[in-house]
Amino acid sequence: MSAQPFVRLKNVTRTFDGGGGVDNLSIDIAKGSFTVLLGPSGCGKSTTLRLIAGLETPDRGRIEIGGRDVTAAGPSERGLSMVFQSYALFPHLDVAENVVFGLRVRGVARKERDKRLAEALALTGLEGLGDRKPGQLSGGQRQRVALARAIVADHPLCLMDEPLSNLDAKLRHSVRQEIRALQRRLGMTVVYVTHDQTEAMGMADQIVLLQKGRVEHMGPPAELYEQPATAFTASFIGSPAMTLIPAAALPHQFLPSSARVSELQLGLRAEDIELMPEGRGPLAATIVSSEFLGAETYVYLAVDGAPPLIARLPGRDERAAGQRVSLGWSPASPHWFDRESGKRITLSSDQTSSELVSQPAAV
Ligand SMILES: Nc1ncnc2c1ncn2[C@@H]1O[C@H](COP(=O)(O)OP(=O)(O)OP(=O)(O)O)[C@@H](O)[C@H]1O
Repeated sequence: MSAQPFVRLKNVTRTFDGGGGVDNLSIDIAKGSFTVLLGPSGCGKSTTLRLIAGLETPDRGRIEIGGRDVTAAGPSERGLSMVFQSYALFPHLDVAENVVFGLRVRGVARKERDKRLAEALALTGLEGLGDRKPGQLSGGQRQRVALARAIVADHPLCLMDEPLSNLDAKLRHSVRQEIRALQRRLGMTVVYVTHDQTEAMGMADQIVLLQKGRVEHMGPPAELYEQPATAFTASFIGSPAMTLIPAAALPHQFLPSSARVSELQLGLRAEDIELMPEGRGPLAATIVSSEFLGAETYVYLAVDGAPPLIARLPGRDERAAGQRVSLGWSPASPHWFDRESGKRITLSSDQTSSELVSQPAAV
């Protein structure tokens, strides 16, 4: 990230009478980057976006855009465009009129309007549809009109609030790639809200994961996946979710040597789990069922004295339901968290038991 962020929230708090809102948020967003605000319903994503847009005013803190303090500035003074889940198109205006509506209001001359309209329609694949009404378009096309309207405004910052949630899964995937390609091509700074971690992982340069109005973890997608700062981050990012196992459920010899066992929990990703012959690894389990998905197999396991988990094995796995197995993992793969605070605990290599090394073997 460059020294001077393009958007900066500094200790921003906005609370509501009935509870909720955001609490002491500090977020830096680099120019030309794609930042995703991610988190479960009610965590404060839309409130954060609305604060950046100027549709909400902070109780405390400061918001800067392009190095300028905009904390008290109205939405139209901030130089940004917005794309909403609902598209927010005028039903009685055709596509072209919808796209250039804002330019008309701003008094941009007709020749310039027409030029930008043609460019925006071409960029969003809407050529030839300029005279259709929104009611004559598919959901994907309507969302492209909303995108074209944001592009035509030619603002350096674009805010998007769950723009794909009205589209079916297949269309969501292709429009998501279109949005990312457009953002790169135009060099726009985008702040994008979603509750879908796959969307966030696939699109973001930076993810801001929120929980209960606070930043849980902020960083590139790979960092959230590989080095989650908290147990919440670990279980929110990735599918299937990481399994968290109380350390007390593990045999003593498989625990870190420093262990204050009752205070630790172990996080295991499905792809880090290996199945071994019974009696060989730290955890005993029974295969409940398997799902063959082509490139991989999900094996559902009931674990003795610990929560159930899913192992994700490459290719096809022939083991049958009911079979007893041992579970192992490489010493590099487990994540340790403090049970109380949920914070990640980094153990030095001599604190991890060498016996955690799994012994490769077919069952
Ligand atoms: N104008 C408001 N008045 C009162 N409470 C509000 C208002 N706006 C948001 N809240 C509350 O603040 C919290 C965060 O809301 P917000 O809409 O930012 O969440 P979100 O993460 O975008 O959720 P979702 O994914 O469900 O849209 C919620 O508890 C919500 O009820």
